[in-house]
Amino acid sequence: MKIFSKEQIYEGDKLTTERQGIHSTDLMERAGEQIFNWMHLRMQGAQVPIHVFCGIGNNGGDGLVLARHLILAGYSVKTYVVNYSHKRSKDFLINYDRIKNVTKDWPILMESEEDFPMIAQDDIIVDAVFGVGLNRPVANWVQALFRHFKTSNAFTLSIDIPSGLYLDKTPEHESGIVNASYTLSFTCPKLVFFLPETAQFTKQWEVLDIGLDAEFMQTTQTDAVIIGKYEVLPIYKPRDPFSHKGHFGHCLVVGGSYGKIGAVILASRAALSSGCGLVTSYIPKCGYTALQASFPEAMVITDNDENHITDIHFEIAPSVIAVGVGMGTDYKTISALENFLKHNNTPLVIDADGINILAKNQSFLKLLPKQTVLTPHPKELERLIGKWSDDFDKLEKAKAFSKKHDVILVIKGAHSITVYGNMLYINSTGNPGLATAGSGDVLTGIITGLISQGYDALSATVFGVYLHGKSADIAVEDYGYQSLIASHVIEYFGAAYLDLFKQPEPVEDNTENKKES
Ligand SMILES: NC(=O)C1=CN([C@@H]2O[C@H](COP(=O)(O)OP(=O)(O)OC[C@H]3O[C@@H](n4cnc5c(N)ncnc54)[C@H](O)[C@@H]3O)[C@@H](O)[C@H]2O)[C@@H](O)CC1
Ligand SMILES: Nc1ncnc2c1ncn2[C@@H]1O[C@H](COP(=O)(O)OP(=O)(O)O)[C@@H](O)[C@H]1O
Ligand SMILES: [K+]
Repeated sequence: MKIFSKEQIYEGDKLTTERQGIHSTDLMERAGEQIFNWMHLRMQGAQVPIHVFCGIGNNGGDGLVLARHLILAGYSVKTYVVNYSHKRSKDFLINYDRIKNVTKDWPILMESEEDFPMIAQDDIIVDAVFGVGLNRPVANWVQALFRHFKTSNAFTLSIDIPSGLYLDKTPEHESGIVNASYTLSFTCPKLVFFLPETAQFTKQWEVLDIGLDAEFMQTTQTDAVIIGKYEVLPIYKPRDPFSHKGHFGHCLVVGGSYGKIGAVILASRAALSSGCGLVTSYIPKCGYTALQASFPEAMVITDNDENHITDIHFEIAPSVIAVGVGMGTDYKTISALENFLKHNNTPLVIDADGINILAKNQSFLKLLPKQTVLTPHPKELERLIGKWSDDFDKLEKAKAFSKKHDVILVIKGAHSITVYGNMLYINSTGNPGLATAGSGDVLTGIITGLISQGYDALSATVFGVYLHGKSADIAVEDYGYQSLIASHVIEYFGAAYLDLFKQPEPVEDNTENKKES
């Protein structure tokens, strides 16, 4: 699913009105009506007080349309105009007149904190104050209004986006943002729903289809995409009945140190379970018995050193090499990695201490093959690209790093984001059960295993991140968030693959995203 930029959203609205021969007010009518249908379906006429707070732009216009439909359907509605500016939009004014025609209870004009109404906990707040047009800090009294919403504890339904959130930057003050219980967003989800600093402002969200021009929706290229089942299905490579293990490549997993051999076991098992033909683990001598005993399918090469990787040297010809899990940053390991990179031409996936070594020795970056995959968690990312001022700055820095070194970066976390050049691939699977030791090692293994089967590095990364999260989503049904461990994620890869071909996802224009509250 595409995430359109602010400019693209406005362009889409404009093109739609031209191509469908309708007025922008008609589009606003559709938007407001869609929200009304959503509420009416759930409320079935219940006489719960509904407070509709409208700004003075088109988001406020949507609110006025909604309020009109609610009044006509007999709901108990109070409408307010949050008068933060006198520059009303044309369609707002048209709908301001229309609502006056259906009720004597005209919208209440609010200009300061003295105008705030009482809101009971069981009431409903509709937040139509700011939409995607927010472009400067919210006035203090309007911020106070948003805090008033929050202290009421009433269910808060935001239209399009929680008011106070920008589309393209992190807001200045947390207290100046509506805390939505639910957001009904038009046309596409907004990037801020997925970023750690701003995702918290809506507990759940859903996209409503307001019938924008189909050609615009299909042909417009966006630089951010949400990766769900429909995005990964075309990537999937079916197996030829006559295939043999030689078709699916040979993964080499280099890593481990005394006390951290498990990381290599997890990554190697994950690579094989994701479908590669052969796996060899390259570890310090101390891990030999543990690896062979716990994972008989793997071949093992040991370093001459007992406890560390000191010389990455092998006689095999792997299709792809994963480096770094559990490896440590001993000076002998750093030197081994440098020597290895100087001679290596095989595709690489680098994680954990491999990333930490690159971060401290940035000259090594020049030695990486094109489209090397790096899978940092936030702390590793910071070591690699430096500190960022907010999530948007982080993404810009990650894009610049990816372009400069021609690497694919996976920014791990909830909604892991794969960054390649200017593109962002935002993952839709995964859950807090993955916040457990070793789950990153498993991800390294699966991406490596996919590259070995012939997926290009970017497809392998996007698909691997998806399958890793999906596997955890299925496994969590059996284990719960607390008891899920990294090994379970490997055990459920099979279910994640099978899931690709069952249970259709909700359709694009009606996607619901639920978080655990
Ligand atoms: N064609 C339409 O009428 C459609 C309108 N839609 C709605 O339109 C919204 C966008 O509407 P607008 O572009 O009018 O913008 P908003 O309604 O988000 O913002 C209102 C106005 O306030 C001004 N403003 C921004 N920040 C401010 C601040 N801090 N203090 C005071 N004023 C500020 C802006 O210049 C803008 O004109 C979408 O979010 C969506 O809800 C959608 O329904 C799609 C169709
Ligand atoms: N709250 C969460 N929701 C979804 N995925 C998560 C969450 N927390 C962690 N993950 C995923 O789990 C993995 C953790 O990786 P990492 O921090 O490297 O773990 P480790 O070093 O223990 O292997 C990443 O793929 C990350 O995206
Ligand atoms: K809003």
